[in-house]
Amino acid sequence: MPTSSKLSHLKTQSDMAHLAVEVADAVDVTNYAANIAFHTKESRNQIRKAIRTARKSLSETEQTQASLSASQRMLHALQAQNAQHVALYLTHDGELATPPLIEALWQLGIHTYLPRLHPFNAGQLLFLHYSADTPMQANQFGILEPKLDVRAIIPVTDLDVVITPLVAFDLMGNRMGMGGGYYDRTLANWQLKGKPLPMGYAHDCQQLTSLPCEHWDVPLPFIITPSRLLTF
Ligand SMILES: Nc1nc2c(c(=O)[nH]1)N(C=O)[C@@H](CNc1ccc(C(=O)N[C@@H](CCC(=O)O)C(=O)O)cc1)CN2
Ligand SMILES: Nc1ncnc2c1ncn2[C@@H]1O[C@H](COP(=O)(O)OP(=O)(O)OP(=O)(O)O)[C@@H](O)[C@H]1O
Repeated sequence: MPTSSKLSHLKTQSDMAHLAVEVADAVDVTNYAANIAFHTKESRNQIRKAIRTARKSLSETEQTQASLSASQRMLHALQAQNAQHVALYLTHDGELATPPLIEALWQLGIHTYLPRLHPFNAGQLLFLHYSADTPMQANQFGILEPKLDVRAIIPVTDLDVVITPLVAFDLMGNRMGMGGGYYDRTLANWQLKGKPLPMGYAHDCQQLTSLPCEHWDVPLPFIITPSRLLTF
């Protein structure tokens, strides 16, 4: 074999060796990333389970007291924002109860809206006006939501505030929900317009020092609990 061809053969072998190392590294990195993703998902699910149990174990008296205290604090915060169109949620699975807040908002003439699962776009929410006589139905999770009525739909960017349910939050304003990504999708672009302002609403026992986060998680600028207003 002529020298040049030998060299080119050697060069190819060396390239192959480098390529092999690179491929192995890439596979390792992929496995490593997959492992981290798996462990993050597992630890997020464990946190969800523990906190859902903790909030469900509050007594009825504690739940009532908590919802009254939190609603006062939330009302002040909403009035400070001059919020006129406010989305909130109907209590599910031990979440901080919203009835006292809803009643107070109705008394003040502030428009209230509830989420409903989008009929066609999986993972998306629609927000519909909510009053005492809104026809309601249970969704696939057993949560009451307004029946679909196109006249009652409000575009998300017309809402002033979205009071978000959550499972856990941390001391940096990170939020973890039920795991559907509904609020993350709804709020993904809120900072572009500055609207709607997301405000977390939760029991004090839902607070952790630090949560494992994902890039799609939308941090909350405000979180209100029965004992505190946290701003970030
Ligand atoms: N009150 C309230 N309304 C809300 C929400 C919420 O967190 N709270 N959502 C916030 O996104 C949306 C609904 N998302 C939800 C996602 C999962 C489950 C849930 O219970 N999952 C069960 C599994 C049920 C199943 O797979 O069929 C579970 O995790 O045990 C509930 C609501 C819209 N409405
Ligand atoms: N902006 C987004 N666009 C597309 N997919 C998203 C977005 N945000 C979240 N998801 C997807 O939703 C799934 C659930 O996300 P995650 O576990 O963070 O939900 P969650 O915050 O607990 O739920 P929720 O927001 O409904 O309360 C993830 O698989 C994620 O990829």
